[in-house]
Amino acid sequence: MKTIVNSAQMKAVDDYTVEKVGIPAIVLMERAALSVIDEMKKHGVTKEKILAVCGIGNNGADGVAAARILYLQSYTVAILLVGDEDKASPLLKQQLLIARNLGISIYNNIAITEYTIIIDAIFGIGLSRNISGIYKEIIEEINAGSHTVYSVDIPSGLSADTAKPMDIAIKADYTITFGLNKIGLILYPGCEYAGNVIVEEIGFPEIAVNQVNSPYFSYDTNDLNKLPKRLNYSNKGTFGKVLVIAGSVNISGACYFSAKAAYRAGSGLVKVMTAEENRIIIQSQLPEALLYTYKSDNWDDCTEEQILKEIEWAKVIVIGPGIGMSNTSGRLLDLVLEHAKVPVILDADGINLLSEKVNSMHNDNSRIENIVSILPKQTILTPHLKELSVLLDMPLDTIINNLLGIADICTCKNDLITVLKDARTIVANKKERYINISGNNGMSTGGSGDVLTGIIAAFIAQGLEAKEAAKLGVYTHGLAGDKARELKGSYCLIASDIIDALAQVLNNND
Ligand SMILES: NC(=O)C1=CN([C@@H]2O[C@H](COP(=O)(O)OP(=O)(O)OC[C@H]3O[C@@H](n4cnc5c(N)ncnc54)[C@H](OP(=O)(O)O)[C@@H]3O)[C@@H](O)[C@H]2O)[C@@H](O)CC1
Ligand SMILES: [K+]
Repeated sequence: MKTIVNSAQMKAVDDYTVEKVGIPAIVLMERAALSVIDEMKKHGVTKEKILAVCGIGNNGADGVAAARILYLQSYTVAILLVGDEDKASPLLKQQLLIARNLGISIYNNIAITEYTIIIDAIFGIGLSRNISGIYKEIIEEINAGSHTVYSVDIPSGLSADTAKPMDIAIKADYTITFGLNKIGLILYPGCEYAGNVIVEEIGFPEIAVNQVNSPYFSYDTNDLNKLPKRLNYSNKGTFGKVLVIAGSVNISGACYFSAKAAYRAGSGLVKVMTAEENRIIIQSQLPEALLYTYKSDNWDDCTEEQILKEIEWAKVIVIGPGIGMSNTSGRLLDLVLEHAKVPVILDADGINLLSEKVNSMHNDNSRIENIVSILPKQTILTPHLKELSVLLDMPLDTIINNLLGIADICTCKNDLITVLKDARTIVANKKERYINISGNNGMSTGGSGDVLTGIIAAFIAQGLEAKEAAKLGVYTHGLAGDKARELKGSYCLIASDIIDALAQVLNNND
């Protein structure tokens, strides 16, 4: 698990380290500068002309320190200082003094095009307003050139909090960020400005990181250890029963993908509940699945009784993929919402049907309170942003522009587990904000979301808590997508490839 921070949290880590722990800021700065240089050397920087473009805060001071170390190692390096030196931070003044004592060239104006490598140290996490004037001109000039750009801590101009440029931002090839990853380097569009992000440990102690208690984090492959171990003494019941209520007339793929992914991710038994018309398809494509089919046009008390039995049978229920918006689907959803006592993963048309139900509610509660009031405990909602916009009755743009704020609205005051599906999916539950960094654009393909529901369900069936299954499911789904892309490429990748690649991700856990 990797903690992620915004600028205020990073500043709090900085302050605690310097003021409470007593590590001098200039020591951290020296390590920061050395880590930038290490990274440059890894990428073969040798005889090129290097320009450190430095602002007047401590980010600029990092840049001056890096230039000085390079100079002492006989690199050809100069410093371009942008901004009013009289207003320089104390650490920058100190770094400039050292650089001047050594005879390093410090300019206020220079032809940037003469340099092939740029160290971007104009602004770091202290950026506080939109960029304009000389700063804007220089960023434009750097972006228009063909230099290799190493950004110090964060590309100058990018907000560490929102991942948006504050009018303009440097487009870096590499960003060397210190101590902890920043929200601005992970979410879009920030991650596209940052290029390759390298998180460098420069000596912030754990106690300083822990005291900020950031809700943001991501997973790496070590977190796959959280998956329940497979018991040797077991039978198919040991690994849980997944009920997939999905598909409708002419839509069979959704239940197939969800159910197959649930099996491949380790469930003991998977039952598909779908329209009678899908019987033969499921029986022939996925003979491992148990099957209950209903006749959409002949729904009677017996049907309802049987459906209640199936709901009772399940340890976890997926409902929604491909069920359509018919009355039958609405009745299925009602039965699940009223009777399920196990975690429910509500996806796709299940969410659209929920939106309709909420639209018809008339009371003084807030919309999110109305939504939560009709969901069983431990519901996992897995909307993509358009579905979320309908569910919350909020413009899509508002959601796209403030994903973390929307996550707060969905979950701060309730138990809901919301999986906000996007290029960087966020799993929100109470104050936890898991930001997923696995996956790729090849996964934007039909059936991919159905596969996700199956994986999450399988993890719950095997004993994971719903909120853990949601995070680990999203991460695993992305990892499988990444493996699938290695084989098929992002153009050719289809949902079945993600299911097939699960073996490569999960078998390391055996
Ligand atoms: N402390 C530590 O222990 C360590 C810190 N480290 C490094 O310090 C960096 C943070 O340094 P920082 O806090 O000095 O902020 P920084 O990003 O340099 O910018 C502040 C300056 O920019 C100015 N300014 C802001 N916005 C502006 C705008 N739009 N247009 C124009 N000006 C604008 C602002 O002016 P003001 O708002 O005060 O008028 C101020 O002068 C961090 O990212 C890391 O690189 C590392 O060495 C590790 C140890
Ligand atoms: K920077």
